[in-house]
Amino acid sequence: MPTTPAATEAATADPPERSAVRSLLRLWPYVRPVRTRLFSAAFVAIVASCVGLVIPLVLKWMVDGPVADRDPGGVWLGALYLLLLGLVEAGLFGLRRWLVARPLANVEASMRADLFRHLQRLPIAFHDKWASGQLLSRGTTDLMLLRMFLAFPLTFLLVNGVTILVGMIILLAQEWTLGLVLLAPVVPMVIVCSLFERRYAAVARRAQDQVGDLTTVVEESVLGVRIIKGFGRHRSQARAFADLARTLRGTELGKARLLAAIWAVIVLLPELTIGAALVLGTVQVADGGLSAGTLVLFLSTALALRWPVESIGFLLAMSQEAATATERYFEVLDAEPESSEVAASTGAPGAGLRFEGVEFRYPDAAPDTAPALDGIDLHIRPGETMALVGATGSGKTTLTALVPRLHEPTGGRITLDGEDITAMPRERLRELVAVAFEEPTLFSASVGDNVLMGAEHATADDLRRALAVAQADFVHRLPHGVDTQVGEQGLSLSGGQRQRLALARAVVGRPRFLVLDDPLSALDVHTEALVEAALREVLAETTALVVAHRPSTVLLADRVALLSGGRITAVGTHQELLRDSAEYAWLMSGDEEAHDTAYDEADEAAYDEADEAAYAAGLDDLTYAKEDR
Ligand SMILES: Nc1ncnc2c1ncn2[C@@H]1O[C@H](COP(=O)(O)OP(=O)(O)OP(=O)(O)O)[C@@H](O)[C@H]1O
Repeated sequence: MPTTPAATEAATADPPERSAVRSLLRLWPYVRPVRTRLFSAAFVAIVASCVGLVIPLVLKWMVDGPVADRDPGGVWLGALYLLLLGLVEAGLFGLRRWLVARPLANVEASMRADLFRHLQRLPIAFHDKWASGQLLSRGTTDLMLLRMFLAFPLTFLLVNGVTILVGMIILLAQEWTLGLVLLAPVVPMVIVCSLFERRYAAVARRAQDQVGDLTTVVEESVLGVRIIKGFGRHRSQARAFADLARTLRGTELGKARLLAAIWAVIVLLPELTIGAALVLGTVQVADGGLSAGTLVLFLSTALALRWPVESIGFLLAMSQEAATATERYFEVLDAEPESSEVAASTGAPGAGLRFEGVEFRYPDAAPDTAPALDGIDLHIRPGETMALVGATGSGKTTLTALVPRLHEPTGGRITLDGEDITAMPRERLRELVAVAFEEPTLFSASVGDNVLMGAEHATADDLRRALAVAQADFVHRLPHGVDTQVGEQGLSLSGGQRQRLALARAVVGRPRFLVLDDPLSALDVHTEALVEAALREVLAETTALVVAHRPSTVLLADRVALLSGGRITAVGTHQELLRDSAEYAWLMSGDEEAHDTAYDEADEAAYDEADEAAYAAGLDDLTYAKEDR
């Protein structure tokens, strides 16, 4: 069982060098609607912070004034000023928080909605390449980091910058020599911060990608719990999880080490300069060159600036994480969605479903490999049912996926009633064509909603009819009938039950074209016979392409196309192909010996004889007929 999501590499390989600011500026369209509140909040925070800087000035006034004059009334008045300033500062910070809380929740919600909408519009080729955990972590952890960045570091980098600037101006204005001492560590700190930023950006990216990998493993372990238990793989799965968790822990510790290093520098340098300023200031006070009040102002301002300076480290760290989250978010949003452009219709003769010189190569296939589909020419006449038969890996699923444009052909074209499918709006195409895949996916919704997903305007009668066609009568025995909720992926239903619901979903809208990818594979023979009988009625009204592995499914079709190595090698009735195509006979018999015999030209006559006998015997088992030979 794959434990490391293959897509991670594709999704995260070597993120390009970038500037954190440029990445974060991409958030502007989302921030724009709430800019007034955000700027007001920043302004309020700046005022609150500057109010804090007035406190040392009041202290200076108190020390040089009422304290020096031994005036208790003045001291009480000073204390009252300090209390008021403290209350105003606290009130303003509270107001800031109130101002940003709601708008930022809206920013997060609208970014998440855009991500979800975009994911729905991205082509299948994108989803084939990306691990689901990587997408999930972008929609959860990364968006949470962005909300936190907008709420805190964005404002406080600005607020702290202004506070430090105002504080330094006050200090220089009071006593410029001591002010210069406190300014001394600025240059080394700027150098350290820029080094830190670069290294932290790399490690933050690694950590966030690893969270995505871990999410994928958790998701796979939950969805694949039956396989894991069935094969007793919980130990290896737990090991895979533990390995990834250990790697993530290592990366997080790396982040912590970097943070600790910058924290040490950012705390140590200002402390040293405050100590030096204290010694110098005390000497100056002793010499009578400086008043005691000015020294108190100096020290209390320097202490008030400690937090704005010290917080720079983690504010930068949070900003880097937010820049990484922004990058990861836009990696998905920048992916090209399915084109909604409609090509000019060239019109084509002939109704029904037609493949003309269709070629398809998977985007991630190696360039030296043959295309998955090559030169497909196939015409399914109106009202006709064509079975598509081929060995495993011959391209059947790929071919069926081209009709609803889950993939775009890399060559040739497909027409529905003469109209090029690329010339149709997707909504119309999906109205015309309904699909049911081999792996029936049900959503966490009621049975009825799952089926009605197949057609926008279907009624309760359509639902009843579709359930009857798909022989899904078991629905009426569920606790709440069609209103019964089915779990994620319909896990509470059996494989056959899920397949029948997927079939009902395909037929509920009475589509003009029906594409079924082996939709009966999980049914027992009795149910299969019942579904086939009902399907026959549906197929009579539509033009259908049905992938079939079993003779009983093939018999639903008017004609059969044989797909071999990505090419159509034979088209005809079941009987014709049994007679003319050795590969087809082998596929229908499922017998190795028949295969060898089929390719043995010397035995061709006997083989034909066996075919006919098998067909006459109801195609149940060609081998028996051959043994009787
Ligand atoms: N997403 C993909 N990227 C690259 N190659 C792919 C992808 N999906 C399928 N293929 C390749 O394309 C070829 C055709 O695959 P496809 O699933 O269409 O076969 P199939 O005939 O439906 O097989 P089966 O009967 O087993 O379902 C195979 O060689 C397969 O490995």
